[in-house]
Amino acid sequence: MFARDIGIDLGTANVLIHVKGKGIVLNQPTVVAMDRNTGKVLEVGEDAQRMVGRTPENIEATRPLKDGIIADFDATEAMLKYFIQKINVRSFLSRPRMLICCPTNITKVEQQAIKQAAEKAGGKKVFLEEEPKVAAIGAGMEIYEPYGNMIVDIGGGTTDIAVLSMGEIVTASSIKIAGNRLDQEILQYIKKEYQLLIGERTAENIKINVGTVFPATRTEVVDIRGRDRITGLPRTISVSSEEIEKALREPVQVIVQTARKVLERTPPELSADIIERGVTLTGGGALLHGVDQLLFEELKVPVMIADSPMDCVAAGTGMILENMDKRSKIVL
Ligand SMILES: Nc1ncnc2c1ncn2[C@@H]1O[C@H](COP(=O)(O)OP(=O)(O)OP(=O)(O)O)[C@@H](O)[C@H]1O
Repeated sequence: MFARDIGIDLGTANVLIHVKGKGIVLNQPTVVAMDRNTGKVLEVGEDAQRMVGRTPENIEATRPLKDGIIADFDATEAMLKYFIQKINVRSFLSRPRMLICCPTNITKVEQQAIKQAAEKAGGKKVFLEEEPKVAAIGAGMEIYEPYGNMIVDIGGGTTDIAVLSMGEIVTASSIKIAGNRLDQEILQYIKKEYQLLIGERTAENIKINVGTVFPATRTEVVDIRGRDRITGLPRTISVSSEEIEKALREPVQVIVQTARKVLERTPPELSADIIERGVTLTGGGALLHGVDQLLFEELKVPVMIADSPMDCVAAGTGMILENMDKRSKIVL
């Protein structure tokens, strides 16, 4: 019996695994909890995420990837091993082939680190593919046609922006400003304006539940709890969508300006296609309230949010795996 091929969206925030012929079988946060003294892995994924900000001294709940690349090799390897074991694709006799996605501008050394971690976690042969290309395929864009297609993939650690035509990336940019950075901006804003310390998960909840990046389109208010910086005691405050829009304005403008620069570098024929076909948003950041409106206003091209934007990369790996043996060029 042969092991099935698998596709992995090894994201800074979430890991998704697609098994050929089965679809997406795993979707877990990229978090590992380890014993600081022994280095032993205690929990992985959802169970580890529940511990973030709540661990005793001897336990550390960390994100092994930062900005789309491996920050902690051992933790990444342990996490991948755990997930691969969980989905039970290894057969007695053979190990699976793996297709893994990575940001467009990572170095050869960083690519090698991802490959090695996957091989050590049980991959027989490991292929890497560029994330925006795979996201575009997963979003159903016809990237193999001779037309310009533009994708903006806003993940947890990186925003990858690319124009593709005939199956190749024509212009692209990858920046380390995405969901996690927006959470940090919220955390800093609350600290500065209210002298209140909050955790990353609270900041993320604020972003999702009341945040917006397009002025005057959301009017929610939420009560949040944290620790007063001065007294050290717990305190509750109310935060509004309007405040969060202001707090996120600067980093979101960097994403907008990066998209603009990619468009400026795009050959005119392809630009004309993009005016007609629009820009597709993928990744969890595509769900950021108002991001489609903002990009439409700033770039003057139609903007669509992909169906299930957080699943596009994993779905794209599945489509590539289906065709893998028919195509020759997929190794970076
Ligand atoms: N409804 C929402 N509104 C705003 N942001 C959201 C929403 N849902 C998820 N996110 C954000 O999406 C991000 C995670 O997206 P995704 O899973 O696509 O990233 P990733 O693939 O792990 O990261 P990367 O591609 O950078 O390695 C997180 O920052 C999360 O807060």
